[in-house]
Amino acid sequence: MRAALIQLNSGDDPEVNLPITQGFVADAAKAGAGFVLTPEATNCVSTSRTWQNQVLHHEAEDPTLAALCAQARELKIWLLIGSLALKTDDQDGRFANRSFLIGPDGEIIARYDKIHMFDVNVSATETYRESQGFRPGNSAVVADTAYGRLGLSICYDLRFPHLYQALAQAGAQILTVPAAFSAVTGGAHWMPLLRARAIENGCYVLAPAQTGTHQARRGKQRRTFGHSVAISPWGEILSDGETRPGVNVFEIDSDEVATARRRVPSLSHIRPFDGPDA
Ligand SMILES: O=C(O)CNC(=O)[C@H](CS)NC(=O)CCC(=O)C(=O)O
Repeated sequence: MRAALIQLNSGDDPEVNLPITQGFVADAAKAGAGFVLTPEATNCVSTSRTWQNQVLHHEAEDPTLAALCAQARELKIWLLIGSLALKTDDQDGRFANRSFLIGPDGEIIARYDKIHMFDVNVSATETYRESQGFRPGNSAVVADTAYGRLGLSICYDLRFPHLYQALAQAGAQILTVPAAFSAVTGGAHWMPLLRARAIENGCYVLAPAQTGTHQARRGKQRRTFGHSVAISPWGEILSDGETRPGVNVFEIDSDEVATARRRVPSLSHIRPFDGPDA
């Protein structure tokens, strides 16, 4: 079954990003993909909370979400919107970083709020404090599609393997990792972490990514790593989007999950243990 990863270079203006995203989704469907995935922050890559307060919406009024649900229905495709930055009713004014699974009749099948916040100094000059702008989620999510059971995650979640093990133990066959990985950490860590998650859980890993230098009217310009990849349950790279925005098509065969797990049944060998006592 054919699927596609969309690689984006989203800027900080959702009205500019939407038609570009819609164009790639249409291209993916034309290429025969029945399941299409977009990266984290599909609607807005920004470092300015002031700017985000001007351009972001609550989920119920978000134009990107409404338009992409309508497009999924028109094209009759499964669509994972890797994430949207959305306003919430939180007292402290923080946004949600929320992934959406849309079904072929355009309705929202599942939502997932990013659990782990990227509060990291990646170099002397590049620091992130995601938790200042975004409110973390507290719930892991799986959802069934025609392509298999998905386990949802976002970007920095990739560094917390127990989340993926919990998803796999809940029956996930496909782990989604939409991302806006920093260019600095991406070169060192992106590929090995993704392949490890696929191998240790016997799951497909689908990781649509942001790429390049991101246009910003306010705040700092950010650079992301690109290399959207689809990885088989055996750990093979099925497609690599390199560093240009665009569409990458690949095939998913859910039998491959069973085959990989039969060859190395580590998922069924998980045992409880005592200690270590700290
Ligand atoms: O803020 C936005 O616009 C969208 N969200 C992101 O870009 C997030 C939080 S800053 N990025 C990551 O989680 C990168 C993780 C990473 O690079 C690593 O784990 O090394």
